[in-house]
Amino acid sequence: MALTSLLDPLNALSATIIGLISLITYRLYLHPIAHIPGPFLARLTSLWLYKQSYHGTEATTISELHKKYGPIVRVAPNEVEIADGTASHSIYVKGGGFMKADCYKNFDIDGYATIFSGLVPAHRGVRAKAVVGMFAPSSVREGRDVIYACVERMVERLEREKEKEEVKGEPVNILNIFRSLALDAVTAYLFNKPYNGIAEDKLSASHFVDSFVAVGRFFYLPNWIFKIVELIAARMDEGKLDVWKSITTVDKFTAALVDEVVVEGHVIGNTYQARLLNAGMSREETIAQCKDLMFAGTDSTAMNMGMICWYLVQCPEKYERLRKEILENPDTDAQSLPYLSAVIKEGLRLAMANPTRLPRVVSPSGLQIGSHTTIPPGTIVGLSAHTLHFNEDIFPKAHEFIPERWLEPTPEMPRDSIPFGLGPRQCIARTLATAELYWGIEALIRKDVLRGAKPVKDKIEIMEWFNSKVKGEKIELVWS
Ligand code: HEM
Repeated sequence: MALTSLLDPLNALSATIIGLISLITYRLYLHPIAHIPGPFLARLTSLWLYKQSYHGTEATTISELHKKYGPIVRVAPNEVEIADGTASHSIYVKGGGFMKADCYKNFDIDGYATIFSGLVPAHRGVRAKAVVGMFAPSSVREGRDVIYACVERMVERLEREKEKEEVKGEPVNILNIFRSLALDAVTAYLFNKPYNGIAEDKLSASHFVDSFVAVGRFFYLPNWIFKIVELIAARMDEGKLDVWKSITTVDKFTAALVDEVVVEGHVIGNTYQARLLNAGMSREETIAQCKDLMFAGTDSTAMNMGMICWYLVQCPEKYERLRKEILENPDTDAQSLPYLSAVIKEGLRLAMANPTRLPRVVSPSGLQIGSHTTIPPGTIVGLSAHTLHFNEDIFPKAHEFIPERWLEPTPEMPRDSIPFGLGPRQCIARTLATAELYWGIEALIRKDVLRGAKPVKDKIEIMEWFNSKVKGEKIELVWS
């Protein structure tokens, strides 16, 4: 009898309406973060955030919302973005920082939680501990020759492309060249096996990298929905054959580099893959962890280098100042040159390789922001490079390329410049990536390859995903 009445369509409809009204009332007025301001739709449903993320407008839209609502904005029923650098220590650093939010699982590779995507500190700790020594400043310095050889090949390639452009008039896509450099440097230094992308006209791993970048458009989806959506998106992708070829090439490369370090059942050498195998990771997981680096180590570095060059060619005075510093100090390590450092810091601030929030889950002790706002445990919180790096109070004329600002920085500038994230889960390869940028830019300027170059576009547009996608996948220069 009771079942019959429940199945009655009218009763089912009434129950649904009552359920919906209760949910709406709860989210708008009774939820533990109902006191935090934000747009009506975002307070009501996560769909608002999913839409911003998918369209690649999340960072800009939320930066605008901060102007309206203040430094703490509710961007989903249970999520908050904070535009206040004083909160960064509590979220990312203190006591090891809050845990990464569940959505990082969407970046798992072949079913494995990677050093990047893993949420549980103990799980990540074993893997990170095995390899972290390779990212220490002293190790990267020791690997300078290996990395510098990649830089030299990149400079030669750019010189050739420049000559070709002067004859044929076809713009040079520096993003493609810098992606090749970044991939070669990571694979040569960490895996002892260069991918040799610089020899390829169009980097064969590019579609592999792009497919990971595109995961960012679905970043916030619950993992089970993400898996379905990704499957459908992959099936519908018109370029799926190219993506498949690229992924297969990378699969073969990573499988070989793992298999090659196992000789008669013994792991040889001290490479990244050997260290993971020695730490007890399976062959399949080690392959996945290597692929993770080939994605993480390619796109962000290349985008930063591309943007730095794009800015420099538009600022002849800054270019000359930088070149003078480099030529006058031939024996000084690039990382000790003050103006070059300023150029790189400013490039990292503006490039927006990772523009959106780095979401974390507030721990059981809660989060206190200033003296007024308490954010309860379980809330997803985060800061974004976009809001912090473009904050006019900390970086006046925030959208302009002004390396000089870093020659005498205020205490707030380094605090609020977070291109590599913060705390124990900040970029594990920060030192390596920074070295690539220093050595790459130094070599390009010393060789004067960029002299006379002009950008094809006066604005580089991006999709603001976790790793931003440059629209058209090109940063182009012309000389003729
Ligand atoms: C300029 C270049 C780079 C930038 C701007 C950059 C940016 C970042 C950011 C923002 C994070 C933190 C993400 C978070 O908190 O959610 C991160 C993490 C990470 N990055 Fe990078 N990255 C760069 C280069 C690299 C390179 C070259 C590699 C590898 C060779 C790499 C590997 C990783 C890994 C494995 C993590 C996860 C660390 C962890 O969670 O423990 N990155 N990166």
